[in-house]
Amino acid sequence: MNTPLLEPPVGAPPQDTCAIFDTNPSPAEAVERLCAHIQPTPCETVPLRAALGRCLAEPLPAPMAFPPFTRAMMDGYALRAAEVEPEAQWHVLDEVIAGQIADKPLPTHTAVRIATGAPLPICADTVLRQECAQRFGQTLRGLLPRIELGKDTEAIGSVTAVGDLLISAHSPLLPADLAKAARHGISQLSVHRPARIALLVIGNELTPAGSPLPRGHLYEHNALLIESTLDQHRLGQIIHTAAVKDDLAAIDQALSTARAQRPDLLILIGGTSVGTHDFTRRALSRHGQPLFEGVHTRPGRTACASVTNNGLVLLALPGSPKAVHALLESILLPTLRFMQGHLIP
Ligand SMILES: Nc1nc2c(c(=O)[nH]1)N[C@H]1C(S)=C(S)[C@@H](COP(=O)(O)OP(=O)(O)OC[C@H]3O[C@@H](n4cnc5c(N)ncnc54)[C@H](O)[C@@H]3O)O[C@H]1N2
Ligand code: MOO
Repeated sequence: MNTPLLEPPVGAPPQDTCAIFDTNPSPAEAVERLCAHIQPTPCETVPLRAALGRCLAEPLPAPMAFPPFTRAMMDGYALRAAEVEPEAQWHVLDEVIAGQIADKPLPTHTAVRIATGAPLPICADTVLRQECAQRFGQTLRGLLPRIELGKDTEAIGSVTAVGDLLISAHSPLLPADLAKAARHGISQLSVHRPARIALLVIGNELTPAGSPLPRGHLYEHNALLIESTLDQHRLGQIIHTAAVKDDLAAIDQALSTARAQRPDLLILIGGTSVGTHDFTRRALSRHGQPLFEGVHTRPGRTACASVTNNGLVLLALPGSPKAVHALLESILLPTLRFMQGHLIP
């Protein structure tokens, strides 16, 4: 016998409805909403190597000229270009190697043996490469009919003048930027500090890799994906992680504990859907005002976010590892880049 269908009670909402996720913001709009509630992290002064991948908040001007003296760029003889002509000869006075100074002015028709990188003596303006000359004792005979003024030298300040822009703000520092800072005598930089992230991983079925796998369980791997992506891009550090059961009170409590660590951003993974044991949305609404209730994207459409009354953004990603992977690229990395002072296009 068929069970008669029950009439729904008047005024009661239907059960098992779900949010219309597709009316939600695009990933780019979601990033804008998140960033409207997030400040870039404060700056800290760190040694050059620790600044790799981080951003300056202010453009860096050159504190000194480079090169700091006019120098030879080839091994040969420092002399006056105007004296170079067919059959020209010079008396070789001295030798100057890198790190030494030839501070006596050079008399006419004299030359100084000079090493690549050594400072040019006063009154010398050019280097005649050794392969373009013949040396007999202290006498030097040139093999060129003429030479360009300044040939094979680099003038003081010709690469960088004092005050020139050395490194721009708001883009991640590359090894070449750090080397440029060191070349100008800078040993530390003021850069945005890494974002401090708290991570809650939600799900009854999750077991850490390395433990026996109970029936019906999966090995947890979203946290590692997020943590190692942050490491790879030097975009932040996880300051707090917790594994939380599918239980509203447990998630609520875990959110309070994580908030007490004062993170710059709190990320939750899992439980974002509309099933009877998905509590992430309800927990978020207890802790803040919604920024978005879903994102117009697949995979990842059940992502949602809130902001607490003291301005902490709570970002919940779907548990599906495919969705986490996609949202890392489209939402999380752009948001973290903004937090660490990158210029957002
Ligand atoms: N009735 C509807 N159901 C669902 C909808 C919908 O619109 N209506 N959307 C689906 C979509 S799309 C997604 S995505 C999921 C998101 O759900 P949750 O955020 O609640 O994800 P979970 O149920 O927690 O997990 C999904 C899947 O991924 C596994 N998982 C979870 N966390 C981890 C982890 N840390 N490491 C490895 N694997 C993890 C979990 O075991 C599940 O298999 O909702 C759909 N449902
Ligand atoms: O939003 Mo889901 O599978 O599309 O991640």
